[in-house]
Amino acid sequence: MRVLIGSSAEHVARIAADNVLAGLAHHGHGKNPVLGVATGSSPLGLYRELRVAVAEGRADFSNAQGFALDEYIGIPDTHELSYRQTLITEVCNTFGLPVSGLHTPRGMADSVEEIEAAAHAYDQAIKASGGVQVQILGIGSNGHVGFNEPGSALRSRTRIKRLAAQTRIDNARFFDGIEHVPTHCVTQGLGTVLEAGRLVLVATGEAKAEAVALAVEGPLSASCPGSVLQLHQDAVVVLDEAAAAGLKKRAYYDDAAEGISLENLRVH
Ligand SMILES: N[C@@H]1[C@@H](O)[C@H](O)[C@@H](COP(=O)(O)O)O[C@@H]1O
Repeated sequence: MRVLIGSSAEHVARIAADNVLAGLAHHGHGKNPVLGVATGSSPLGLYRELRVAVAEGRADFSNAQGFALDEYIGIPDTHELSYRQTLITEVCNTFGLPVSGLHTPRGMADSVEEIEAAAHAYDQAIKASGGVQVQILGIGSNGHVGFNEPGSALRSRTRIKRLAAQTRIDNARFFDGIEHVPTHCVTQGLGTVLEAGRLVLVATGEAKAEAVALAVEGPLSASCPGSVLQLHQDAVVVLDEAAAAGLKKRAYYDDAAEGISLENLRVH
């Protein structure tokens, strides 16, 4: 795992965008990007940086596919608070990933079985695309990734999940009161997320410091779903100072952030 700490919101966004683009070049050879996209405030600066990269000719998402991490159950995907509409605004309309290439889990159906079948088909669609090359992630204040709440199986697949009380409180700001926040969602499983070529997790602000410390330095545990990043071969965690405040091995991360080159290996 690489832990990179930016000095400002803009710096965090730039570091994250650079790591997304490098990840696409490495895991996807730059052609037909398959990007895992997340809602939430954490990746918004990163999305704006991807727009800059497109404008400067350093990136092209016009043939890309995007797979969302999650969707609320019970909100039509045409509703402005659905994650589909949120991602159309924040991803498609920002850096040009085509709406026709945006996949979101199905959160509305006539039966639970239909939602479960669609969740299974979602995992198959990810596989059929060749797999997510770079997965963008945020982290909830309770350590959730996607909507994999504490207690989620570390090898879980896309499925229906009950939202934690804390998550509903955190997300109530988007709704007219907590009673309107859905109680359930469909989320990619932690096992699904782990299959992406690279994971880029962005977290900012002191409210994330405890979750980040547990995810990065705590034990691998379903109690902190973010700790599953410790199992991944190419995970990058991009933080601001506030979100990094609970880390004990900060000096090491700063040293390692120099990267690996013949020069800094100091073999001569
Ligand atoms: N399902 C989403 C997550 O994908 C997101 O990472 C998290 C953090 O959101 P924010 O970045 O706004 O703090 O909350 C939501 O519940």
